[in-house]
Amino acid sequence: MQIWSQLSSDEQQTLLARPALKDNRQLSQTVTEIISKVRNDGDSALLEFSARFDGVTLDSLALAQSELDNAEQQLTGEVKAAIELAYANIRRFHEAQKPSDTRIETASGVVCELKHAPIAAVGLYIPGGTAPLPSTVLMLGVSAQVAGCQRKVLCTPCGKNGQIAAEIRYAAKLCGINEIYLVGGAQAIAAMAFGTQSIARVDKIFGPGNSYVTEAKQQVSQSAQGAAIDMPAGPSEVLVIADGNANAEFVASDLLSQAEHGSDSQAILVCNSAANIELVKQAVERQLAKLNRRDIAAQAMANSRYILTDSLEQSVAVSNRYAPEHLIIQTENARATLDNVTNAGSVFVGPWSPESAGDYASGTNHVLPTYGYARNYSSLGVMDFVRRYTVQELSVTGIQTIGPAIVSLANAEGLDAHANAVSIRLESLK
Ligand SMILES: NC(=O)c1ccc[n+]([C@@H]2O[C@H](COP(=O)([O-])OP(=O)(O)OC[C@H]3O[C@@H](n4cnc5c(N)ncnc54)[C@H](O)[C@@H]3O)[C@@H](O)[C@H]2O)c1
Ligand SMILES: N[C@H](CO)Cc1c[nH]c[nH+]1
Ligand SMILES: [Zn+2]
Repeated sequence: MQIWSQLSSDEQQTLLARPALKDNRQLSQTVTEIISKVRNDGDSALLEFSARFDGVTLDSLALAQSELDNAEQQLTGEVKAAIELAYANIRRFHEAQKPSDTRIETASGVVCELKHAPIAAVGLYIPGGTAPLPSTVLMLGVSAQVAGCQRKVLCTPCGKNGQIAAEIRYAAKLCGINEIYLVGGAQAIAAMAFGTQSIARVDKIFGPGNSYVTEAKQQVSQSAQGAAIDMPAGPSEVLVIADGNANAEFVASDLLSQAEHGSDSQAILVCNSAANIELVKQAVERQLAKLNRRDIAAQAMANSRYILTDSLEQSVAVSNRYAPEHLIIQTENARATLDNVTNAGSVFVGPWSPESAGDYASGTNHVLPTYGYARNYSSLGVMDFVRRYTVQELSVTGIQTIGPAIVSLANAEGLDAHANAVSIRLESLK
């Protein structure tokens, strides 16, 4: 196995390439057509797409209130308690993120304020094509609840029986979500962005989804009448930095826990010990054979990479270059390694911090930038559900203090109406 530093830059680039996203032109055209039909035909288009793509015939798009009320009784005590524990931890961590307003006097008589207001109407997309994801309801729902968003709309595709899983309904109820629609895919994104007879439009749309959902989010965010979105997303990914002493079984389990999400997921091991890479490979084969979703995980492992470096510093440099959605550090002194990490969506430090902890119950948010966007986007949190705005108030002393500078700057830009709006006030004080 060749060491990273001996590879050509093309070979390095190939090792860190993400799996190709679906053929973009075809996908983009399909999604444009779906959005346009929803804008023209509203609810009837949603029902038609649900029949075509999800194989369900629905009488109503809205979930009845009784379905929210009875969710709790349909859960086992164990699952209910697990949802409640996860909710409490996520809520605790997100309460701590609430921003505070700022008010300062920048010059004598000039007061500037930075204020925050919740985004009024938010749309939460919960994927449901392959498996119901109540954990994603908690991640989006708690953030919106803590931010204080007035209207929280949840869209998710229902199962073939026309039902939404009780776990999803109960998680939604805990988060104070009472507007739920049984619709998924690009059509759900279009409905939330532009509105239909049943679904009033929202201001911003959040949540992960497959390539149709992701493309629809991009398209509606580019339309002047559409909605803002949280972040661009791609298939899930994990990178593990391990050293020669890392527990190979633990490392293998972390690679596979991400690989089981989808065949386009990517799992990467960067390790400065060839012997440990061999042990991890063997552990992956053993554990893979026992998984329910072993076919999906095996396909994802085919996109995956084992990278040998000659030092821990080099391993960190490789990780920073890849900018993973999830970074797991299993090294002798994992805390010290963390200090050198610059690009990652969420970091899991030490052998007892599997990625599953952050996916479900530690309290951090599992909606994270993928596809290298960890370089310039943040993990989802309360701030994404909040709008920042500024306020200023000048007293007589204030306008006298900074007025002459404003007039000079306005004149320098040739904008005499701007200068006049200040001079007229200064003159009135003479
Ligand atoms: N990054 C994260 O935080 C995170 C979390 C959970 C899941 N995920 C990702 O979310 C995705 C979930 O995907 P999913 O498919 O299970 O659920 P989904 O809800 O995203 O998509 C299902 C919908 O896709 C639409 N669809 C299916 N086939 C179609 C076609 N041929 N043409 C047009 N529309 C079609 C249908 O309307 C269906 O309702 C996975 O890629 C997973 O990795 C990401
Ligand atoms: N790992 C996913 C984000 O990439 C989130 C998730 C939901 N359920 C389990 N995992
Ligand atoms: Zn996961």
